[in-house]
Amino acid sequence: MQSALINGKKLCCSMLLKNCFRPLSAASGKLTNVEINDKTGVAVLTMNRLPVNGLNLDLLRDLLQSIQEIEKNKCRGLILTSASNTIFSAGLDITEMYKPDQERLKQFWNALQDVWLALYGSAVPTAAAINGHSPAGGCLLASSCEYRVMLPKYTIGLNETQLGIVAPKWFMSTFRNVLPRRIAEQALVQGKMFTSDEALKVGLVDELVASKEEALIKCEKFFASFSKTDPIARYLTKKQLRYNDMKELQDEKVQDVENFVSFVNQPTVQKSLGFYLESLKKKAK
Ligand SMILES: CCCCCCCC/C=C\CC(=O)SCCNC(=O)CCNC(=O)[C@H](O)C(C)(C)COP(=O)(O)OP(=O)(O)OC[C@H]1O[C@@H](n2cnc3c(N)ncnc32)[C@H](O)[C@@H]1OP(=O)(O)O
Repeated sequence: MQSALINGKKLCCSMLLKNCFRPLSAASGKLTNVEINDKTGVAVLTMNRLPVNGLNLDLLRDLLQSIQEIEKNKCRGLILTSASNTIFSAGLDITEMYKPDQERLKQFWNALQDVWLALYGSAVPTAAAINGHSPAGGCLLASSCEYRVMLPKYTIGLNETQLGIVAPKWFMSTFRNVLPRRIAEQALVQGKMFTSDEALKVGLVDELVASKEEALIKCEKFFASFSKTDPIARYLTKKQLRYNDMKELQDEKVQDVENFVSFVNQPTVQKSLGFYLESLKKKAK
């Protein structure tokens, strides 16, 4: 059984985590679930679109609603995690981009923009408990948080160039907010997927832990580190540091949707996406 040392006392993790959670019903959609720890005021936002938490329009809308509810409830922290035991999120659901309905494609990208703006700019402190693989859009969500804890033997990264697609500027800014510029540039052009150990070494994640329970406890401890910090001063500092990245997207939101739609509709991009989807399905057989 896992245990943790908190305030000098050795406590069983399940003791810490059980019996003190209540669901935030307004925020629990079909594809996400939000539970608030009554003792700490921390919200755990769990993505629950199994098997791989592919970010489709519905999951993105649920995520946005959950983030907004957590903000409204003035929670002390938001921990983003997954209901799967092996996948944090497989990133964008490629079926939303392959042979797409054009109106839905716009809504899809708009929803992703809104989730990113809400999570990256959240007034509530944010952390990701990365309990599985986290490619592309999954890595974007985790990197938008202020702190990351990962379980071993998984992979994380922005692998877009390997799929024949180009990550938008705001994906890159998010990565550069976490990684030294040279490492971010190399990883982005290679479409590198980091192992958990590599991610820790370069600073893409802050800590590795053996279990999801431990990850949640580490995230709670991260939030507890702000106990002597004024919450408004904390938020305004974060906001200023992230201001340019967010402003760039806010100013170009419509153009960014148009760029995305025109990029995705290119025959060569459709061909790459089709091959990639096929390779994923063959792998599953
Ligand atoms: C100018 C502006 C331009 C903007 C351009 C666009 C920028 C786009 C930005 C971001 C892109 C993305 O996020 S693209 C998504 C990238 N994701 C990946 O490459 C991950 C792919 N998946 C995997 O590597 C693996 O599935 C996994 C490691 C996540 C899980 O492996 P596992 O073995 O556990 O599971 P399976 O591979 O068998 O998958 C199960 C099931 O899920 C389907 N699947 C997996 N990932 C996706 C996905 N991303 N989208 C849709 N479907 C996915 C997989 O095909 C299996 O389906 P079936 O059961 O039906 O076979």
